[in-house]
Amino acid sequence: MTQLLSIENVTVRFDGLVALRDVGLAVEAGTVLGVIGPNGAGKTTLFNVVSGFIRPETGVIRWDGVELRDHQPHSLAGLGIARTLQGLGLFPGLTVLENVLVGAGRLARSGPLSTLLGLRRAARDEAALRERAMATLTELGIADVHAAVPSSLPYGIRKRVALARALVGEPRLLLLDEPASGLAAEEIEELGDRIRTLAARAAVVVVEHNMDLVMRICDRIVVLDFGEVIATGAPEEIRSDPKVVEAYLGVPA
Ligand SMILES: Nc1ncnc2c1ncn2[C@@H]1O[C@H](COP(=O)(O)OP(=O)(O)OP(=O)(O)O)[C@@H](O)[C@H]1O
Repeated sequence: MTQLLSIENVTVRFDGLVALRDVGLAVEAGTVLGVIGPNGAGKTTLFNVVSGFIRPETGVIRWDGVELRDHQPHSLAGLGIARTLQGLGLFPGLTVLENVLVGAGRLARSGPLSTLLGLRRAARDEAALRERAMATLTELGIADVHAAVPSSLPYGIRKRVALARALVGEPRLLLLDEPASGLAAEEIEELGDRIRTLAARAAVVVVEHNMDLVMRICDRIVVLDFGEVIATGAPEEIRSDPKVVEAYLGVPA
């Protein structure tokens, strides 16, 4: 198995508070890794480290075997990493299709840049991108709403738009921050199937509070508590780990 992303000894401190202490994990191609833990355990901070929003005080992040030193959020797509946010982060003034095109990072070409690049080439690029964006929307079953603005759509559909935006760049690693939050039971069921399907072409790291979903879709799970990894393993190992039970219930198992 190829280790696509690995993190070793990552420590992040906010003033006095240690948000991550000596954290390590690895994600292999073709797999789904779950990151769970009580509120404030450091899950979002971990995503922010991988995304280049936060520089850790210590530690190494390796992408495809190469150490990432000064990566920035805007260089993620180029690396082949995409992320969905806890909030949806959709642009309210853009249509669904335009929001997805922003994910492809090339919408600017239809602006003044197209004049510089040569109108014909830009038009060709634009057409190809639109086709890719529409194909992604079709895959997620929401092509029919491509011309709508997000605010006119139910929350579950908007979440799919956010996922389409992350997928359109054909990432090799997908970071999903609470993908099930706000969804109805049958939507969560469908989401689980979709994530499993996606894992065939992109490794997935998912931060999620819905334990049923996590247990169902993850190959491995990392449990954080107060910024430390207290357990790593397959779902059945995690489920019966006394340290994990204690972290969640607050009493020794
Ligand atoms: N920018 C920041 N400045 C100061 N403290 C922060 C900052 N970001 C996070 N923290 C703190 O770091 C700790 C870890 O937060 P983080 O958001 O990563 O946890 P989490 O596991 O994602 O929580 P949740 O499940 O509630 O989203 C918390 O104590 C939080 O208050």
